Amino acid sequence: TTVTVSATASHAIPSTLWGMMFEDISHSGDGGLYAELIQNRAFQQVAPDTAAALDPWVPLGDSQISVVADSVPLSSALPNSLALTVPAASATEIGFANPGYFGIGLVKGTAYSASLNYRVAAGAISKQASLTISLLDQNNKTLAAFTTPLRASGKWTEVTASLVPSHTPPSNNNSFAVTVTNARGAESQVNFALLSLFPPTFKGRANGMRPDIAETLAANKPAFWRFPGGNNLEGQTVATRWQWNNTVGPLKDRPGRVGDWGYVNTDGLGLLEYLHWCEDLDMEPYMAVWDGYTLGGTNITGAALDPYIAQAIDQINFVIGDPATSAPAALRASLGHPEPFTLHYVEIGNEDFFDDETVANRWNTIVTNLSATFPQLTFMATSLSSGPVLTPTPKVYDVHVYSSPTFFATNSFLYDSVERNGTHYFEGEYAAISTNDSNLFGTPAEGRLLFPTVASAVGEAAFMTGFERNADIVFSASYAPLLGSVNDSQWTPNLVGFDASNVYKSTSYYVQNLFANNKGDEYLPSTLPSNSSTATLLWSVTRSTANKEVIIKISNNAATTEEMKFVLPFKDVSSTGSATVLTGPATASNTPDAPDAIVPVTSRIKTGTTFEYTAPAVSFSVLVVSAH
Ligand SMILES: O=S(=O)(O)O[C@H]1C[C@H](O)[C@@H](O)[C@@H]1CO
Repeated sequence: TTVTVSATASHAIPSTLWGMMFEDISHSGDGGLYAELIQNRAFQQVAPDTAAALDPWVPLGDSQISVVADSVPLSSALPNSLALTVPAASATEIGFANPGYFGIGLVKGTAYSASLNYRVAAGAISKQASLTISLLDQNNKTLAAFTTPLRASGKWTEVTASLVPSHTPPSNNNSFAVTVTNARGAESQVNFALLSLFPPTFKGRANGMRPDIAETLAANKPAFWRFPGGNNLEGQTVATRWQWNNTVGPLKDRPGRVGDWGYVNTDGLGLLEYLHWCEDLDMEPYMAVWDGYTLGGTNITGAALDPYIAQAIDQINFVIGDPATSAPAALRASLGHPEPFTLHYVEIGNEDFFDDETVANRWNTIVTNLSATFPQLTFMATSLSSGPVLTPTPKVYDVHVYSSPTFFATNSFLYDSVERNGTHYFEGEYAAISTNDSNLFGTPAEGRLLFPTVASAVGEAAFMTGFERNADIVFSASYAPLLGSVNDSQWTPNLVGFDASNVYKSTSYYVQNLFANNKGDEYLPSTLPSNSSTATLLWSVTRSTANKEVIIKISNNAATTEEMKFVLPFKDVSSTGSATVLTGPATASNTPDAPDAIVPVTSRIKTGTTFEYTAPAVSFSVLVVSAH
């Protein structure tokens, strides 16, 4: 195959092209990127006096613990506490422990910030009572501990401690323990609320992100961050939708919510944390507002939407409003960020293509109001661009596609035939998730991928060359889902996996990394690949005008090598260039047992105004050659 490259760029590669879609799914937030190490730290959204309410807290020995609706709760947002019974007999040591989110990763010498709140009825226990917070390894050996008197003052008392493990434990099976000693007295109890353990966070942000996951994501230079969902925006009911105002301010004022992926969201990772995260990674937020439709099928239309539109206006004003004229903006200022954050795009709902009867009304009601209030913002539709017709006409549609590696390899020309009518497209969710085109969302036994494979990543790379070729109308694209716990997921495959102390970069992660780190800033047309339903060889050519480099991306989905010849239209072309290649057996993945099975390999290749390159079977190659 001979590829002749044009010297004249057809369009810019937008700086926003590659970014990340995030929602709390498969513990991507609570138990993942959000650095809190204690699972069920505040007994949010649980039924008191049930075993489930305690999960995963366990009593030490024969201690008695239960979750109670506290008669004097720590706050109205956190009505439940953990009650530790203090037996009348002089029990030596009583207490309870938390195993974290499928383990707690601990490292010798690292300072973990522990905190808890307790309350004991005045005078109810002896003055010799003391409280110990400790980190225990899998054999209940103490790695770090902090002891302080336990005061029966009748008032909520906060205890904070910096716990530094004396050595690194042999596994993640560690726990956070709270023990009470010498609490002799009549039968009584100690109530506990909001118990927390944080490692040092990314950039040292309070209430921040887990550094290893954060750095893994930062390495892909994401230009945007779509949040809070995805399904997790919507709620199964109107009452359980994501609400910005429940996710800001002191943690004790955040009630949490029943998330849409089968677990309670603490909402400790809330709107301000997302915005700080966007600033830390130099990303712009693609923020969604709820649009009157729930996963349970409820919809709200017309004037009944007014309170939800008001809430959306407040949400947006929290991000960009003027503290002098907007209470949510003044709240932002009081939380330390008087200046507005960057915001250009607001998404209206998520996948709003399940309720064609009311989507037009809801879009019109909401967007007419929001665009009048915020004329500087662009609103993204999440219904299908093929209909129903929406007014005002959407400037942007968020398009989602989950399919097979073969689909992605043979459909990279999807946008070539889209009418250039001023509409722009955000490919907000895409991934090859199964090898079974007739049952994509099935089980692994039916073809679903547990982890991305070489074939799925190379197929996605083919599809992504189409985004570069059509970047005049595709301004952003993001793989989904971004993050998933390897111990507890509701969706596979995920771009990045993790457990309590490891991060797992998938083959698809490396493809995203290679595209984002070799973007170029303009697209150079070249001989077009075959656009057939059996296409296997796809490529795109961009140029970095600053670096005076030509960047050639090649996705070879065939089981055989492809001999290619490139003809460059530049008079001064380096005689050598770099080739970074991701390849391996088509069904191979990076897994917790083989985390680096498939990694990109960079080598030097011979280049020139014309040069030949052999694309390995099932491979994604990025060739970079100096040329001008
Ligand atoms: O069950 S699905 O609708 O396919 O869920 C998908 C689409 C939705 O936007 C996102 O939350 C999820 C996986 O990323």
